[in-house]
Amino acid sequence: MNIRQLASKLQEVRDRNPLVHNITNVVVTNFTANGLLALGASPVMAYAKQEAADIAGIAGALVLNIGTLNEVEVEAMKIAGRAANERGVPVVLDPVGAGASAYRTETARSLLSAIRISIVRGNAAEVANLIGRDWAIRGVDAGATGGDVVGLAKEAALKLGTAVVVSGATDIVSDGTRTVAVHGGDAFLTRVTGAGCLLTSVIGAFAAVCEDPVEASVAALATYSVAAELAASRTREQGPGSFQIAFLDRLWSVTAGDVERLGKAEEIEG
Ligand SMILES: Nc1ncnc2c1ncn2[C@@H]1O[C@H](COP(=O)(O)OP(=O)(O)OP(=O)(O)O)[C@@H](O)[C@H]1O
Ligand SMILES: Cc1ncsc1CCO
Ligand SMILES: [Mg+2]
Repeated sequence: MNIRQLASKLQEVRDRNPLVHNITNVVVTNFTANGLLALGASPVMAYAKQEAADIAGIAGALVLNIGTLNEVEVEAMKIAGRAANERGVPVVLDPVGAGASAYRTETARSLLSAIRISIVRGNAAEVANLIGRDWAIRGVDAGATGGDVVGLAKEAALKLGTAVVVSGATDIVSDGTRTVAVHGGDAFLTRVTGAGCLLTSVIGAFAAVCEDPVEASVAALATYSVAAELAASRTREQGPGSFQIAFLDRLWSVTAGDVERLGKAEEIEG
């Protein structure tokens, strides 16, 4: 994987300013919109079933996030997803809390069967539970880490027929054939709510400008990790509140050159 080439995708996001349609949760809505704007994409949140197809059909990417799901919203997700599929708009799924309740697990699975999804991004527990593997989860946060996340990402990609991003201290991307690890980032990301949700939407922004889901994911992850490292180095003494603001600032100012220089993508397979 040529990180040098992939870093240029960041500039493409900024040049093309893709519209990212998010049907996401109430906790992270504002942070997600601000993060996408800072990066150089154009967010829209649209939940009504009467407009879901229209908006998804003109978007560069559709991001579905079940963080605070309910029946009405899930129906809108399916309508948006089908419209996106018809128009060739990539769909990214964040199965927030899959495994924490049967409703979340079943909803994530039903979205995967109703819609052609390009990329699934979750923490290890969510991805494991989605494919029926037992993995500790508490609420929306991954439980104990240290399992075989590379094997998990690969198995999930093969089972789900999508690219899969398993986030954590090291992020893993796999489509079942190609597997890439992206190191770096900062643990401050786990102290800001919605860091995972915004990551999923950032992957959506890259998917809008990059057809290959593995490459789009690696470019997004490298950008995100480098921005987090730059933000953390300035706010270590303050804490998560200052980090959150600094992180938005770094999503704005991080350059393709920074990502090329500081990004740590490692091809494991393929
Ligand atoms: N220990 C860590 N060190 C560095 N970066 C981390 C660590 N844990 C997670 N991250 C980063 O935090 C971001 C969010 O990943 P995480 O796995 O925490 O998602 P999540 O559980 O879905 O988060 P949320 O539900 O709060 O949105 C990713 O960019 C990931 O690389
Ligand atoms: C805290 C929380 N609860 C449901 S969604 C969410 C945001 C992080 O996923
Ligand atoms: Mg999450």
